[in-house]
Order: sequence, then C-alpha cells, then structure tokens
Amino acid sequence: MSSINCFRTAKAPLHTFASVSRFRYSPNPIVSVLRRKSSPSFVTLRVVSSMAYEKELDAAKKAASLAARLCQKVQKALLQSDVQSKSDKSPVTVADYGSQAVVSLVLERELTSEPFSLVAEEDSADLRKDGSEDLLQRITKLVNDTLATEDLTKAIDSTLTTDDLLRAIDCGTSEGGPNGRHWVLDPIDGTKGFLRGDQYAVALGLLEEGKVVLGVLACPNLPLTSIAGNKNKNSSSSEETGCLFYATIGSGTYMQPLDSKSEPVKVHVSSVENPEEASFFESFEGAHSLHDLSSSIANKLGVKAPPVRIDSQAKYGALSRGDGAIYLRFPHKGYREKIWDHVAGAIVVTEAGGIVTDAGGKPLDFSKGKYLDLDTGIIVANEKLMPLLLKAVRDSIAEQEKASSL
Ligand SMILES: Nc1ncnc2c1ncn2[C@@H]1O[C@H](COP(=O)(O)OS(=O)(=O)O)[C@@H](OP(=O)(O)O)[C@H]1O
Repeated sequence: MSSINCFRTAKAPLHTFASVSRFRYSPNPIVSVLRRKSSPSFVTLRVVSSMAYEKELDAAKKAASLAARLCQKVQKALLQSDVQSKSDKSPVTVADYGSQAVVSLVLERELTSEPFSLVAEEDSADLRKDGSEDLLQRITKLVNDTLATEDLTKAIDSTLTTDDLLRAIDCGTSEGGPNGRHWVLDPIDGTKGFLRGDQYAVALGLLEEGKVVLGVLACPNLPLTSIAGNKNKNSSSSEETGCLFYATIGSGTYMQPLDSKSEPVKVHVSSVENPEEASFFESFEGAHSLHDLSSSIANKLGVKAPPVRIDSQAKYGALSRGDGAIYLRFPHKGYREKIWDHVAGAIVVTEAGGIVTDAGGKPLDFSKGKYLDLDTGIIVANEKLMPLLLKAVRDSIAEQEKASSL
C-alpha cells in the first residue's frame, strides 16, 4: 500500500485527488481518501493494491485461528462435562479472557513496528480481584499451552506469567475513534451459543481513520458447506465444521477451513433477486433481536422460508458465501450496539458484494468509539434486494409505531 499526503486547495477539489489512476502502484488501484478531522483540508490518498494489509492480514488470521483453537478446547471440555457444570458460566469466562490474551499477544508480536491499539470486549478488572487467583492461573496455563502449539511462547519471551496475561488482556482497553489505527476484537462473539455448544465466532477487525479495512471471522462450529440446507442449523452436526472468513478492503472475501492449509476460496453473497426465493438470518436469542418485527418484514417482502437463527457473527460469514440472502437485526429499545459485534462481519459481507446498513439505509459508522451511533437496527442484503428490504423495514416499523400509539 502506498500513501500520498497532500493538501486540498479550493482550486483542486477532492475528486481531483481521487483521480490517480496514473499512479502505477497497482494494475487496479483502489483509492481511499482519508480526511483528517483535525485538519479537514489535509487529505491522505491511499492507493490500495491487492497486496494491501498483507502483513496485518497474516497476523490477524494467525491470532484469530489460535484464539479459536483455545475456545474449541474449552468448549469441548464443557460439552463433555456433567449437566450441572453446563449452567456454570466460568468456562466462557476462561475462554473469553484467554482468547483476548492470545489475540493481543500474537498481534503485538507479529506487528512489532507499529503502535498498537486494541478495542476489545474484556478488561482484567475482575481477574485482579481477590478470589480470582485460581481462575487467573487456569487462563494463564491455557494461553501458554495454546501459544506453545505454535512455538510462540519462545518468541514471546518464554512462558507467560499471570502478570503478562493481565497486561495482554488490558491492551484491549483502547477507545477507538476516528483517528489512526485500531484493532477491534470480540474474543468470543455469541457467548450464549458457546455455552449451548452452538455457533460462536472470534471476530477481529482493523479500523483505519474510522473505516474498516480488514476483518477476520473464525467460526469453529460453522459447517464448511451451507448452513441453510443443514437440518440442525445452530449446532455443529457430524459434518466437517470450522470456517475462517477474511477480507481486506478492495480485495474480496475468502473462506478457508479453520486449522487447515487448504487453499482459500473467494466467496460471494447470494445473487437472489426475488425475495420469495430468499432466506433470512436473525439472532438465535429473542432478547437480542425482535423476532416479531423480522417476521413482519419477511412477510411484506414475500419471503417464504422460515428464519435461520444462529448465534454470533457466524451469520455474517454464512451470508458472505450466500447461505442466506438477508440479515435482520433489531435490538430492543435502548440497547447500544458495540463495534466489536459488527466490524469484522461488516467487511466480510461488503467485500463479498453485500450491503450492510442501519434500518434507515445509512452505512454503519465505526468512527465514534466503542459504540455504533444508531438506534434502529442493522440490515444486510445484496444490491438487488436492498431497496425492497428498506421499504419493507420502513413500512413494518411505521405499522408497529402506529399500533403502539393506539
Ligand atoms: N440485549 C441485547 N440486544 C442485542 N444484542 C445484544 C444484547 N445483549 C447482548 N447483545 C450482543 O449480541 C451478541 C451476540 O450476537 P447475536 O445477537 O448475533 O447472537 S445470538 O444469535 O442472539 O445469540 C453478544 O455478543 P457476546 O456478548 O460477545 O456474546 C452481545 O454483544
């Protein structure tokens, strides 16, 4: 990737600078124009080639795959344990902290030359409290064992201590925002799915000047083939599971089996144009998304298939390869969406040709810090379906508001 910093003058409007095809950095240059908030007349033209973010992508894939391996180990032990301990939330706590520490350590190690900022779901406050010593020891051992499988412990300065672990977790306390680079992590997205033995994802993205430029989704329980034709959609069945989706800006979305050296395949969202042939995804948990509203929207569109309900950003991964054509997410009033629940998924879908917007059709803005500045909902579809979907969403919301005002 090459960057050109330049001042924009009144005589040279922004589009003048965007016309840089004469620069021979790449046969198909994609230009992103980054304007500094602090100095709006100063723009950075970034010519993004297919090699852009290569180093970051390698590091992100390694970090998410290793973190997923840690989670798989914990989930396996959880599912083999007795019924009583399944209602215990501590396995997900162990895996959540462990996953965050692994990602933080791998990124820091692989990208040594850059200042490192990570916006992530967890911090170490609870682990530092009295009575957490055993838990902290368990997580530290798990992280050491996971890193040892890649021989990373040597490179990360021998075996980690509990203090090293706490420090690694706390690397994730950045606030994000519109300037600079920020990694964004959900160490286990879909914690409820994880506890049930169903879908979850390690979701890692990179923001540059407030825009998503890279995303990786590791989905250990997602079948390698379409989940839409799968009878037991949320659970991992006997068939082969474990998908790694990844995308960088301008380069498309790829999927490969998790933990395998198999060649990646380029994926595309569904090309369905007729809503009657489309199927739609929504949250498994009714507490996370209004299933009644989704059902009303689907009816208006003429969607015939029942909803596909699976946990986590595995939904974005499945949509990126065309398992379904639509995603509807309408949290209950007052819920504030966090960026780590959507950064990686959004670029995985958009680079596969999909559109991700709020319920009013506005693109998601990841530059505002930890939260997404929206209170309506999030929808996903391909270009052809989106106008129809937006109308159905508008009509259904208006109907709902009218009904509740009566
Ligand atoms: N009340 C409410 N409304 C909306 N969303 C919520 C809510 N509570 C939590 N969350 C976030 O949802 C994340 C789980 O993703 P999904 O909603 O796609 O999963 S699920 O299908 O419902 O299980 C989940 O991510 P994790 O906490 O990482 O599991 C939360 O960030």
